[in-house]
Amino acid sequence: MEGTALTVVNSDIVDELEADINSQNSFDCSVSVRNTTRTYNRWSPLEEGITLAWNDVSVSTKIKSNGKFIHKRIINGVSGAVKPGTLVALMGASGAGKSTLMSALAYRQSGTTEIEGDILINGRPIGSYLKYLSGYMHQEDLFVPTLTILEHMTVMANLKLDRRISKADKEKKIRSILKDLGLLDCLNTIIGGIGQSKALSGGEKKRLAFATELLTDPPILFCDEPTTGLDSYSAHTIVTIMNQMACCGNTILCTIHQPTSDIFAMFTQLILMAEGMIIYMGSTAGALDFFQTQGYTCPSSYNPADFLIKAIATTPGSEESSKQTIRRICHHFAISDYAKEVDVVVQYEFHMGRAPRKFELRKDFKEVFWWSKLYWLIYRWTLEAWRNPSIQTVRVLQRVGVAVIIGLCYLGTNAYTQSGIQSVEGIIFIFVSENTFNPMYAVLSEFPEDTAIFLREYRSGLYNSFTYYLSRILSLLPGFIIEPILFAVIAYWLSGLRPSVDAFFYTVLITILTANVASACGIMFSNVWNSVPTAMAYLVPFDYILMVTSGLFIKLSTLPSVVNWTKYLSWLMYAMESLSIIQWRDVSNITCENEKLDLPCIRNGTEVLEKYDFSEDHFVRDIWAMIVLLICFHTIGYIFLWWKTKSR
Ligand SMILES: Nc1ncnc2c1ncn2[C@@H]1O[C@H](COP(=O)(O)OP(=O)(O)OP(=O)(O)O)[C@@H](O)[C@H]1O
Repeated sequence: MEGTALTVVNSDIVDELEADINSQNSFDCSVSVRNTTRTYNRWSPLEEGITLAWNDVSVSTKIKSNGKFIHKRIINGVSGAVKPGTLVALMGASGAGKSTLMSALAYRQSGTTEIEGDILINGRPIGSYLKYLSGYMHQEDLFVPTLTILEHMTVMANLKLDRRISKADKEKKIRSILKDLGLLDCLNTIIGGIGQSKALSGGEKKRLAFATELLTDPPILFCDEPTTGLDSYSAHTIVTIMNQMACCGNTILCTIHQPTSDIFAMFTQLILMAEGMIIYMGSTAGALDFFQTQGYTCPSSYNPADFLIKAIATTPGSEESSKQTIRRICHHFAISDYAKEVDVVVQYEFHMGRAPRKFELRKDFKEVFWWSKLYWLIYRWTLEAWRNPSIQTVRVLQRVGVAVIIGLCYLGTNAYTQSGIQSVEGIIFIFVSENTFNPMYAVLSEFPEDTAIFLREYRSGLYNSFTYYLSRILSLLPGFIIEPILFAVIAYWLSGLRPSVDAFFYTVLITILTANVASACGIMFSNVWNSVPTAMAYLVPFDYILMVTSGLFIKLSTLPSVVNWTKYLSWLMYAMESLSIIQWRDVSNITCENEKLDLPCIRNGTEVLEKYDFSEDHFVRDIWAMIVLLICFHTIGYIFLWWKTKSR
């Protein structure tokens, strides 16, 4: 009796909870409801929803074994179909190939992956156009951590949505999605990174990733483990929304681990995978019947999802017999009515797909202009930089501190004396080195840190590699203009360099150029190796070449011929020479305090320049050489970034 009463109470609580979730999270599909009746005489996935069909698909990847590249097959000749209005659970043990199959179906495979077989969207082979039709929620959440939820969604809306949608409509859409996902209360919360105290919880991040994919209202949505790491309430919320989206005529494919019974029951279709093969595909209810025919009966008290995974799991110690069992069930499935049902849909899609048809892909969609994407990316990276006090404040304070110290050390320098020559060249070297090594090392982590976000967004078709590269360097540019100016303003006037506005102006210009060439060099190194420690390992020996060829430590004309050419790569040399020219040009009155001691004296600026193997005639050459180096470093850096998009 007590047990029955308890069950009644529990089921009441469950009903109440579900009603609560449904009332809070009712997905509004009035804007995007799709008629799921296929006409086959036109190609209109936006109106008719998406039927995804694949036939004999195999996926392999290149791996290195014993120093040689070999092909590793992950997916073995699978076929299947998913119709509009279906919420599909893609399940299987870890390593079964779920994510690999899903990324192949979504046309988001990595550069090292090879796909054989045919995959069709409403009868048309998949291609890059799929980025306009699909959303892809990845297993790992990747965000720019310093942005708030609202900022993240605003940037994404401005990158993804039709350019004709007004700002107000975008805001309305963002708020409506965030409301559906219960994120409206933390609109202005910083997303946060690992180990940050003021950050979104794991569940909130998952919901934010889901919200990002809902922005474009895609007719097909791929979700890789959207509920992993979530509490059962949050997991229920997400799957409820997916279910409602499916009811609106969308196609949703979702890999999922250990769903609770009620979550599992919300899926309309199940694809079970093991060892890169499809072991069952059909209705969720039919799975238990099929497995019963194979000798696996699910106890009534058991979670069906757990039961199915357990039935096809590889038992440690008896891997071979587990594999044989999987192959046996696979074989039985292939000749079952369930497989025939799927096969009919696949064949129909492939047959109809061969017929000529009119394509109507997004004729009414206007993509955001590239310069608008550039603007929003610069906005995002600039926010990231300014929100990171450890980088900005410390860097500015460090610059000011060094400038004041240097200025005070050289305070009252009388340049036009024999000892003053050394002081002036010393100050110039500090100007150049401070504006070389600081920016060069500061940028080393900029690109490697964001590679994962970049590659993901690039593959989603949000922007191209050039727009990303340009946005990155333009967002860094203000720092590399303001910091050298700050340094020069303090250090120049304190240290008693040539007191002329012209000389100061040119010094500031060359200092800015130096900082930008140095940062370009750092960016190039970090893109070539894409790892801060490796880039640093190569950069340190390069620093020595730069230092030696600056002209201060060795007479440049005495460099051995084997290394003589390195000076032409050294912007330290160009910067030292041009800044020295600014200080010594037209100087004719250097005091010779050593005269009484009968020591040699330098009498004018030309002699000073000759002492360091510099020439007044080289001023314009030096500036151009630095501009050429700047362009070359950025070009090489960009080529390596572009290469990454092809090779990963
Ligand atoms: N790029 C790759 N190089 C080498 N092996 C890979 C690569 N990608 C996937 N694999 C291997 O392919 C198999 C399937 O991987 P996949 O990520 O698709 O599994 P999964 O079913 O999604 O697992 P999980 O549920 O743990 O995410 C795994 O054994 C994995 O190690």
